[in-house]
Amino acid sequence: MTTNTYTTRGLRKIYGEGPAAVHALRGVDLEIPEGEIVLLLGPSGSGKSTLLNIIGGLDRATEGTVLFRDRDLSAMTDRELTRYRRDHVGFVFQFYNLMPSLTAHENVELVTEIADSPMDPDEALALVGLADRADHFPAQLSGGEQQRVAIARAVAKQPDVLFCDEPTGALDSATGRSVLNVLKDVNEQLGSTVLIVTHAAAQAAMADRVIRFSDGAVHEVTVNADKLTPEEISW
Ligand SMILES: Nc1ncnc2c1ncn2[C@@H]1O[C@H](COP(=O)(O)OP(=O)(O)OP(=O)(O)O)[C@@H](O)[C@H]1O
Repeated sequence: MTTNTYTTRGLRKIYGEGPAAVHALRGVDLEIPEGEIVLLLGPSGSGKSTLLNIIGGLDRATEGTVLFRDRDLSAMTDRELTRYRRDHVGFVFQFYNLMPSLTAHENVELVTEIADSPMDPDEALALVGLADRADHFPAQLSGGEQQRVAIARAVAKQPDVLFCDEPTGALDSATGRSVLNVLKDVNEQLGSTVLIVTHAAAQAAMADRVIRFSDGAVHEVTVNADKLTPEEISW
């Protein structure tokens, strides 16, 4: 039986109050099965990052529930939510957020020092194809390589879920494809559920499931019977 990594019910998020209130999520019901690559697509402002932040435990919904497996994130204390993030979730952002004064190895090590059962930083860097660049500083690496270090850092704690907000947004499509390949490897080799927010609709072909957002609600969910590899797509 397939279990869900996430199940949301009636999820609403309102930023601000009164006439200035923004309804970012307007009642989202979703299932995200364990071990899938899931793409979130939708126009700017449709609520994708808001959803990612809530199920990633960075923010709270105004109303509704989010289950991580059988645990209700909406009922957790701040301390429990921090622990959930630390133990289960890895984040990759558009602009890498690496520490410029630390080498690739040291950037990854920052995370492995506080994780429960981390990978060796060298193993994480090997997984993203950067074993030979471990002693390089971010400024000595290309954008795609920096993003791969950011992915190594996120996966080094062996997260159950990897959240990627526009991971290829700052990259040309060839470099972006190599980053998507790394995400696919992480999904296959670690079994992590991978959630990717993107504007690049063509990337949908490499996902198991595509969730299209519109105006704070799920507009359409499609399941790909046949996936393409990142090499087979362009955007
Ligand atoms: N902290 C905030 N305070 C007020 N409004 C916010 C805040 N964060 C997001 N919003 C608003 O909520 C709505 C949804 O934003 P969100 O960032 O989730 O959309 P998105 O689909 O991720 O957009 P993009 O593709 O441009 O990143 C937008 O109208 C946005 O302006």
